[in-house]
Formats: sequence, C-alpha cells, structure tokens
Amino acid sequence: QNQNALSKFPEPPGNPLLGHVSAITSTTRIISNVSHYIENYGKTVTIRIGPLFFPVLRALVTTDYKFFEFALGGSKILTKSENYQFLRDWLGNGLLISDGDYWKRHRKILTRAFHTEVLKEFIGVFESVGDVLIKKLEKYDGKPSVDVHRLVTLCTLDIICETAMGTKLNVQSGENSRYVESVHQMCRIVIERALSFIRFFNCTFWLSKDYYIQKSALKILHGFTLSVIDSKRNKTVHKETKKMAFLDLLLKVSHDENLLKIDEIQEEVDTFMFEGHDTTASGISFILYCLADLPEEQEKVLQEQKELFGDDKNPRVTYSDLQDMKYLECVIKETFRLYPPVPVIGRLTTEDVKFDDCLIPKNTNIVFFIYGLHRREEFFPEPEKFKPERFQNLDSAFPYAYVPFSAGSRNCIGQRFAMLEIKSVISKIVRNFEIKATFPRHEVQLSVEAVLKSVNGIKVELKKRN
Ligand code: HEM
Repeated sequence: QNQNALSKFPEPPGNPLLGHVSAITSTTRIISNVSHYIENYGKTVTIRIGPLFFPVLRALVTTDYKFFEFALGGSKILTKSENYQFLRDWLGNGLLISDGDYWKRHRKILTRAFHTEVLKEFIGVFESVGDVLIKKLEKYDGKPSVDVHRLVTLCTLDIICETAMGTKLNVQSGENSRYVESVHQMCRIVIERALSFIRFFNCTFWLSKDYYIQKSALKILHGFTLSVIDSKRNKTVHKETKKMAFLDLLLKVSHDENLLKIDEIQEEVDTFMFEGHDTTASGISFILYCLADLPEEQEKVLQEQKELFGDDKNPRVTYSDLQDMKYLECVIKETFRLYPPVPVIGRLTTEDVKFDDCLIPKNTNIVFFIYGLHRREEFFPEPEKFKPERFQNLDSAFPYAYVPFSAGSRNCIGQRFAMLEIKSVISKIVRNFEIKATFPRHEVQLSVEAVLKSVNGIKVELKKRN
C-alpha cells in the first residue's frame, strides 16, 4: 500500500536490487546525486533502499516549496525520521528527537532558557572564548593557509560547554582532549550508521568495533555532564543569579516547579552540547571561506565594525552592538543560503497524510533537502552568486524558501543564540585579520553529515591587520 501511494512521486533509475544505496551512502556524493534527481525527475522524488518489489525502506526527498510549507508550517508531520534514532544512545529523549506531548512540554520549558535576558548574559562568554581563538589564529598570520574548521570547532565547543553547563572545557587550550575525541567519535558513528545499510540495524551494529568505541565515548560524555550536574545539585542553591547557564536554569525549574527530572535535564544538556557546537562551527567556517573570496563584501563588514568601534580591535561588545551589525547579518544569512549548516532534515509521518492530492502513507520518511531549496532560481535569482543584499529586501511572500534553522513549531530553538555567537566570533576575526583565499584557491569538497562539512577542510589565508 505504501509502495502504491508513493508511486505518484517519480523514482529515479536505481539498481534493481539495492535501489539508490550508492547514491546516498557516500556523504560527498549526496548533494550532486540528489540535485541530479531533483533537476531531472521532479521536485519530490522517491528513493529506495533494497529490491524494487520488497524495499527495506522507501523515502521521499523534496525541494518542493509547497511541501516545506505544508510540513514545517503545519502540525501533522512533527516526528523526526528514523535515522535520528541513532542519536538516542547519546541524547536520550532530548528535544531534537523527542516527539508528541513530551516534546511539547519540554519545548515550552526550554524556551525560557533562550529568553533575550538570558542570551545577553552569554555575550561575555562568546567574547572571552573568541579571544582565545584570535590568539590561536595569530600563529597562522602570513602562513599560506589555515584549516579554520578544526580551530573553530574547538572554540564553539568551549562556548557551548560554558553556556550550557557553566563549566569551562578549555579544549582550545588542549584540555579535555578525551571529551573532544568522544564528541567527534559519536558524530562520526551516528552519521555512518544512518548511511550504512549494514550498521543501520542494532544486531549488526552490536557486532562492530564502533559499538565498543561508542560505549566508551558515551561513558566519557555522559560522565562529564553528570559530574557537572551533580556538583551543581549538591550546592542546592537555586536562586536566580545574574549569570546562569542553561543547566542552572533547568535545575532551578526542576527545584522550584518540579517540572523536569534530573535525567531529563541531562538529556537536554547533552542535546545542546551536540546541536549547539557542530552547527555553529560549520556556519562560522563557511562564512570565513566566503569572505576570503569577496574582498569588497569583507571591506563592508569591516567598515560596519569601524562605524561601531572606530579602530578598536578588541572593544567591549554589547548585545546592542551585535544587533547593529546589520550588514554582517546579511553576509551570515547569504552564507547559510549557499552552505546551510544543516543541509537536510528528516520527518516521519505518523498517520496517513494528504498533500497536494497525494496520499502519503503512515511511516513514510521524508527528507527535506534544504541545500537544494536554497538554490532554487525562482526564489533566489542567480542562485550561485553570493549576494548579501538579497537579505536587505527578501520577498516575505515565501517564508519557507529560506529555512537554515528549519521553520514552524520544530524550528531551531537556539537560532538567536547561534546568530549572536556567530556575529561575536566573525566580527572579532574581521577586526583582527584580513581573510584571503589561499593560492591556489582551496576548493571545498562538501560532505553532508549531521551538519555540512568539507572533507578536505575549510582553508583560508589570514593576514593580521595593523
Ligand atoms: C548555525 C547554527 C545552527 C543551525 C543552522 C541550526 C539548525 C537547526 C535546524 C535546521 C533544526 C531543525 C532540525 C530538524 O528538524 O531535524 C534545529 C533544531 C534544534 N536546534 Fe539548532 N541550529 C543551530 C544552532 C543551535 C544551537 C546553538 C543550539 C543550542 C544552543 C541549537 C539547538 C537546537 C535544538 C535543541 C533543536 C531541536 C528543536 C526542536 O525539535 O524542538 N541549535 N537546529
């Protein structure tokens, strides 16, 4: 029945036995293969894993604006697709993967943790951790190239740890390297399981070496979060102080209103640690990569900084300064159009759903290809060109054409946090360095993992400003 209903959507030619496995299991080929399908067979296509008549899995892949609007803007398709389940061992029932009433209740509670007054308190963390990054980048002054992604990831990990847990991780200074290694291992294992036909199933995963690597990585990750929670709980004072990390706020809610259990708090903090560092690292790195190619746009970003701070390279930046960085905001948005840090998201239908005269049966996985949607010409003329000005007067008639943070009720809860963090870090780098393209120019090789990455790094040249 599932197969018949989905046959209304075209299926690109695939291997009769394996289906489209080879097109979607290599992280570096997903973008080109899916773009090819969409261009040649339709805005929404079906892909298959397994034999033609008895597939293990059929999924829809879409860049159809109307489908994005229907699913993200509506309330019928809120559950995450099956491949998110590989995060469950790490994030438990945290906000990213939970659903139903449990998700609704937690979303309501966690929204308080992203209130403007809370975010304002984090700017000091963005700034001081960003200063350490600047010091590290100074070592590359005048060198032919630096892979910024590696360094930026350590910076964003330090930021998320201090803001989420109120504890310094200091990975930029070489501390807690086992924690960093465990985060990297888990990110790798989760994506490999989602893409591997064999490790998709628990029974085969349990026989693999990665199962044991995951076990020891989780021991370190959960052990760290738990030890921070325990040390804070033992202090038993849950008064509202000025500077509170997400964890302090959640402990306060648990203490005052008994709304969250301790293991639920741990799952949410682990979720922030996962969702709140790789995304921003990808974003910051691609912004630097774009600016390296665009001296004029970079100069405009610098001029905006000079209007705000004169020649001071290390000013005390406030919330309102970050709000005033309007041109930089357009640069960030344009980078996220071309290089969305989260290039695909997945949903699962939990009931039969009618969309555009088609019945999409219960238990259908749907992949929303944000990367492809952002490059559609009807919404973004000259889509391959980097034009920050588009965001000065973006046509609001199509609110679902630009969705780097997703949209609707399951949009990114951390988007304002992320924008402030990214503005703080990028503006600091631009005030201190001229960012140039390497010679020969470094061509990124995009890879669709949990976030958008480049398998050969994201390299630029840095020259310290006088
Ligand atoms: C550039 C940075 C970021 C981007 C592009 C981004 C993007 C997204 C996207 C596309 C989703 C929807 C995922 C889905 O439907 O599967 C999402 C959800 C989420 N994000 Fe972000 N994110 C960013 C930063 C952050 C940060 C800094 C945090 C936390 C501090 C965060 C926490 C979350 C959480 C908890 C969810 C799940 C929300 C829910 O389902 O209710 N994100 N993000």
